[in-house]
Amino acid sequence: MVLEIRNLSAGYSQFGVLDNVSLELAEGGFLGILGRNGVGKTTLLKSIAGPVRPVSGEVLFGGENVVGWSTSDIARAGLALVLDRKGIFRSLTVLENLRLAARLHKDKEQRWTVDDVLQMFPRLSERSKAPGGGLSGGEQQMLAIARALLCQPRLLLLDEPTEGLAPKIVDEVVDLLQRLRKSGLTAIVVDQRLETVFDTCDEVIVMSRGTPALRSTSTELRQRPEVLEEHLGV
Ligand SMILES: Nc1ncnc2c1ncn2[C@@H]1O[C@H](COP(=O)(O)OP(=O)(O)OP(=O)(O)O)[C@@H](O)[C@H]1O
Repeated sequence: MVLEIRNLSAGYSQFGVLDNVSLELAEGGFLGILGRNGVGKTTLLKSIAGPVRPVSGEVLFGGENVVGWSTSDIARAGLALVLDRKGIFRSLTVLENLRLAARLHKDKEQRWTVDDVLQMFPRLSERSKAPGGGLSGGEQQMLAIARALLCQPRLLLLDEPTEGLAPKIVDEVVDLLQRLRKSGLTAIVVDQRLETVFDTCDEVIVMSRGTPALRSTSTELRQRPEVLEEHLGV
C-alpha cells in the first residue's frame, strides 16, 4: 500500500472535522473523494500532507507513520499536494517555475523531467516565457500540477483540480489526469464536479459527517443516483 489511513480524527482547535477515517490506496490507484461542501475533503488531504495535524490515528505513507512530521519532510518523502493552485511563483516564467521545482528535487529518481512535462502540457509549452502571474486559471492549474510532478511524487493529492475552469479547459485537465493514471501514478482527486472524479478515478469514496460513508468503483457509483442524491444532493 502506498497509503494507509487508520482511525484518523482531525479538525481545527476544538472543532472536529474528520471522525475516525480509515482508507487504503494501492500503488497505481486513482481514488476520488466526493462529499458535500464542508464535509472535510480538503481537511483530509491536509491531514495526509501535513498542514493539519491529526488529533489521533495514523497516516502510513509507504509504511511509515507520518503523523507529526513537518509538511516539508512529508513532501520530501514523496507526497505532493496541489491546493488552490499554490506553489506558483508569479514573477517567474513558466519555464523558470518548472526548472526551479526540478532543481529542488534533482536528488530523487527522475520519473518526470521538465521536457516531459512540457510535452505533456502543450499549453504550458506555448506559454513557457509568460510569467506565472499572467496565466489564466486553467494554465495556473496545469502549472501547479506540472510543478507537483517535478517533485517526483509517489502520491499526488489534487484538491478541486477543475474548479472554476472553462469547460474546454476542464476537458484538458481531465485528459491529463487520465494520462497520468495510465502512466502508473498514484493519486487522490477531490472535486465537486462528479464527472471529473468519475472520468479520472477507478474508485471513489463518498464522505458524510467527516468519515467515508461508502467506497465504490466509479462505474458502479455512476449508476446509483439514489446514493448521489443522499450524500451529495445531486
Ligand atoms: N482553517 C480552518 N479553521 C477553522 N475551520 C476550518 C478551517 N478550514 C476549514 N474549516 C472548516 O472545516 C470544515 C471542513 O472543511 P473542508 O474545507 O475540509 O471541507 P470540504 O469538504 O473540502 O468542503 P469544500 O468543498 O467546501 O472545501 C468546514 O466546516 C470548514 O468551515
